[in-house]
Amino acid sequence: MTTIAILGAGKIGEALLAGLIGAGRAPDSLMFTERYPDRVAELTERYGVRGVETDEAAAQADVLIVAVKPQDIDPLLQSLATAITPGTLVVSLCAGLPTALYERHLPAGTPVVRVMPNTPMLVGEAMSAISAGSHAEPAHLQLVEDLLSTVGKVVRVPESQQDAVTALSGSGPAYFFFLVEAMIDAGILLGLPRAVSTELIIQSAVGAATMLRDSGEHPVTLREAVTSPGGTTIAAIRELENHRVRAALLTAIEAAALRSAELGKAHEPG
Ligand SMILES: NC(=O)C1=CN([C@@H]2O[C@H](COP(=O)(O)OP(=O)(O)OC[C@H]3O[C@@H](n4cnc5c(N)ncnc54)[C@H](OP(=O)(O)O)[C@@H]3O)[C@@H](O)[C@H]2O)C=CC1
Ligand SMILES: O=C(O)[C@@H]1CCC=N1
Repeated sequence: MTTIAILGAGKIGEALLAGLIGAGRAPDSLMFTERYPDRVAELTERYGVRGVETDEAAAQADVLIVAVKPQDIDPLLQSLATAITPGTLVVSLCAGLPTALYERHLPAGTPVVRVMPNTPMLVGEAMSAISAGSHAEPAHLQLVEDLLSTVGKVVRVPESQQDAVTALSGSGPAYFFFLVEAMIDAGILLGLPRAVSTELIIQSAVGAATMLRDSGEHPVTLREAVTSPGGTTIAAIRELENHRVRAALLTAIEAAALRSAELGKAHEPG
């Protein structure tokens, strides 16, 4: 079985670890690196997976999955440049960082695949978009697609679209959590107990998401079916439009894409 090392097991690295184990992957085919011994011990206890040093991961793993913050990439690339076994597949989960950055620092010909996943990976419901670097063969892309398909959906996109993907599905779960949080507070404003408000909103979110996924209907059709003439929903929709929530979402998601591009530009040569 392919041996996989996750370099940096924070939020998304742990989500991947948990998702892969939840999908039935053997813990002894996985390893991870982390900065602090306490975090290594915590993850090993939770998942039964070995924590190793970067050199050991680079020497032993067939696939190295980079999941550190973009701001932490430089020292990691320096370590990998000398430690990596030639031909090892490098998979980057990092927002903004282009495959060209890895290709500049790692031995010539290193295959790199850029991925933008999201945290629902933790529960096998990730949305991941993958793009090949210039030395990644179709077999490398297929391997990454097969791996990530065990923890959710996968699409292939040109690398030029990865900043937009990051803004949409990479950050996307946070927008939904934000919305849910605000809607629960609205229940509190209306005098409901917090537990009741939370249950009402979470189940409504799950129900709406399931309809969006399974019905094949356009979101407009689904929303119109809730919006009775002269009723309650249209009174709320009028306020959402008055407060320019639609425009705010367009601007917010555009800001996320610009930030992703900025994170990449910070690592351009010269
Ligand atoms: N969170 C998300 O929803 C998503 C994140 N991503 C991308 O994933 C990457 C990680 O994000 P996230 O998980 O949120 O961030 P975290 O800070 O939670 O995780 C990064 C982890 O890597 C550790 N680390 C840093 N440098 C090293 C190193 N050299 N060796 C080993 N471990 C190291 C960090 O330790 P320390 O805490 O000590 O710094 C931290 O635990 C980012 O590039 C982000 O763009 C992509 C999609 C979604
Ligand atoms: O906020 C971030 O930068 C990362 C990338 C996508 C989701 N979280």
